[in-house]
Amino acid sequence: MTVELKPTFKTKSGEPITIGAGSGTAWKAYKRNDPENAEIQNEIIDKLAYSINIGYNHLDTAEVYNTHPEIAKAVIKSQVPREKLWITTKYIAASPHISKKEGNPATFVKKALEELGTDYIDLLLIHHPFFDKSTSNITLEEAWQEIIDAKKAGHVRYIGVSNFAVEHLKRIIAVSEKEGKDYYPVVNQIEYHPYLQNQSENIVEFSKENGILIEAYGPLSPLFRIVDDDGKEIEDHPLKSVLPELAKKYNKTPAQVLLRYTLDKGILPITTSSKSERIKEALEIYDFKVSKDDVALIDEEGAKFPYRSFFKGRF
Ligand SMILES: NC(=O)C1=CN([C@@H]2O[C@H](COP(=O)(O)OP(=O)(O)OC[C@H]3O[C@@H](n4cnc5c(N)ncnc54)[C@H](OP(=O)(O)O)[C@@H]3O)[C@@H](O)[C@H]2O)C=CC1
Ligand SMILES: O=C1Nc2ccccc2C1=O
Repeated sequence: MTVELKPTFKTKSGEPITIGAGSGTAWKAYKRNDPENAEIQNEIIDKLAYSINIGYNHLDTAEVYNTHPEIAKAVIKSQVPREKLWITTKYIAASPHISKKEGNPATFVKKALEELGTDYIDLLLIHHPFFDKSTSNITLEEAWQEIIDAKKAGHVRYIGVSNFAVEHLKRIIAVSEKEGKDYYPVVNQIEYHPYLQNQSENIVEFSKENGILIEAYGPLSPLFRIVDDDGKEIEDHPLKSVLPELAKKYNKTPAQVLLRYTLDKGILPITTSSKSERIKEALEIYDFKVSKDDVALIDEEGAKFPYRSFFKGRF
């Protein structure tokens, strides 16, 4: 049971894209925290190749994850032709949180193509809109212009953003207006789950009205990421019992209900797991649908407990 997302994206060879297999989160931390892991990691390659071989055609990476080389090797290992896959990567502006960062989008694209072992990127995003004057030598508008130029040069098929609020979208749309219809943002990748139904005010509605597909990162957050300020798990929250009940009703798992709920809202989830059985489970959501009433129930219960995991204090 497929879902028509708006806009709908297809790989170069014409297949609609599946939910995304992420290479951030744990993999990002894994590569960053232990200097020994800075080298190419076979475990990541194996899990990504496995993802491709069981049917994911959509891989999500970013400059800061340091997982481009693993993506490149996973594609080769899978033996699936490049044009049957969709690869998203993200340029990030220098900020006080990043210890080492050089280059603008133009130099990033060149490096990303080499690291990914490909001659095109399907989707290039700006990772976040927080361009800090003290660390970044480029403004948001200048960065977006370079992203547009990368598309003009044929290095990139689609362009978009991540973690953008309405005010940020308006700023880049003003740049796109001078360039024509092919150069508008088509994706906004944001934290999205029942406990965060708008990462910032009105962002889902505004994105949809402007033909921008919302991609959800952290879609499974209600299942395992609900912690207090000390990092201690909060035991009691509204969906704690609702999700297992719905899972029973649909003969699915709570994770599958959450991912399918996301799709049924016209939003494309990106998920990650280091475990093969969970990677497989996450893809088995195309054979059922969460009813309108149950989507409304999850929305209603979720709205009672606003919770944000990423970019706290930024919105
Ligand atoms: N643009 C941005 O700013 C951001 C983008 N991203 C991108 O989105 C991707 C997905 O985001 P992410 O937050 O990982 O999304 P998820 O909500 O899928 O969370 C993934 C985490 O959930 C755990 N998990 C997976 N399946 C289950 C399950 N069935 N039950 C319980 N826990 C489960 C995984 O742990 P385990 O390995 O143990 O299974 C993993 O740590 C990232 O990899 C990255 O590519 C992520 C964050 C920010
Ligand atoms: O994967 C990611 N994990 C993160 C944690 C904080 C900010 C951005 C990200 C990612 O993109």
